Amino acid sequence: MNYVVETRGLRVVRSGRVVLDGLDLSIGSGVTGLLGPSGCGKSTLLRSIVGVQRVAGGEVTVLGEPAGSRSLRRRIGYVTQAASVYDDLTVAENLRFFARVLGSPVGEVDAALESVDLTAYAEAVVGRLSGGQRSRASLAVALLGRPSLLVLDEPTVGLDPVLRRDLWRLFHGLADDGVTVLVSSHVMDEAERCDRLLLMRDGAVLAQGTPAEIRERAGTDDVESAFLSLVGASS
Ligand SMILES: Nc1ncnc2c1ncn2[C@@H]1O[C@H](COP(=O)(O)OP(=O)(O)OP(=O)(O)O)[C@@H](O)[C@H]1O
Repeated sequence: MNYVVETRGLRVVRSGRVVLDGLDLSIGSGVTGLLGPSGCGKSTLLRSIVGVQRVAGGEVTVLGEPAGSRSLRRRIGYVTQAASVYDDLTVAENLRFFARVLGSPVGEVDAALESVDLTAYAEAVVGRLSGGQRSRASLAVALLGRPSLLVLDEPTVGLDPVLRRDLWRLFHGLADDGVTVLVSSHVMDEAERCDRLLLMRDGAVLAQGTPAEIRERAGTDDVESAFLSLVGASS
């Protein structure tokens, strides 16, 4: 199988502290959830994949190239936990601005708006949007340039259940169109929404596989119990 992302022995040290310690993982197409408690290293791993994290050792390969390669820049969409859109501009103005910065054809603005279902809010000022609409506006920016890999750091934090459900539908819609989606979350009840999971703890991968495989391996009825059982087995 051709993986979209592979890490071998990935080691990251931040402020003298080992955050990722020899991480081996493989991520294929579809929607992959990166789950684990706060502080376990999810954002650091995502940063390493996107190529903005200094790594102390090991290899990260994305779409066949070393992470951080110039050729990958346009092929990866990245949404951090901080909002990446300007509050005082409309949704469309934000998208036109970023399209110009990225050198994307202006036609992609409409396509991105449509993908995140914000066409009706194109002329709304971002500062007056709801949290979920603002998240979708950030996502639309990441979709400019039609990335092959979309990396989303806790995109559903603080959203109500309906908005979370809508966002997950959107992720699967993008995956159906061939985009590989990697989403981090510390909310275990989002696990069942993913095609595949990477469960992390303390800078290491506890388990990877489909939710069903992970439940079966741990002999539990849900992924949260599987996580706790795997933590117990490893400590
Ligand atoms: N800028 C930084 N400098 C030094 N250490 C950092 C920095 N950012 C994070 N860390 C440390 O790295 C570890 C992993 O942090 P990271 O943000 O990757 O975790 P996370 O799993 O994404 O957490 P959360 O779910 O809370 O976002 C933590 O112990 C954190 O204190």
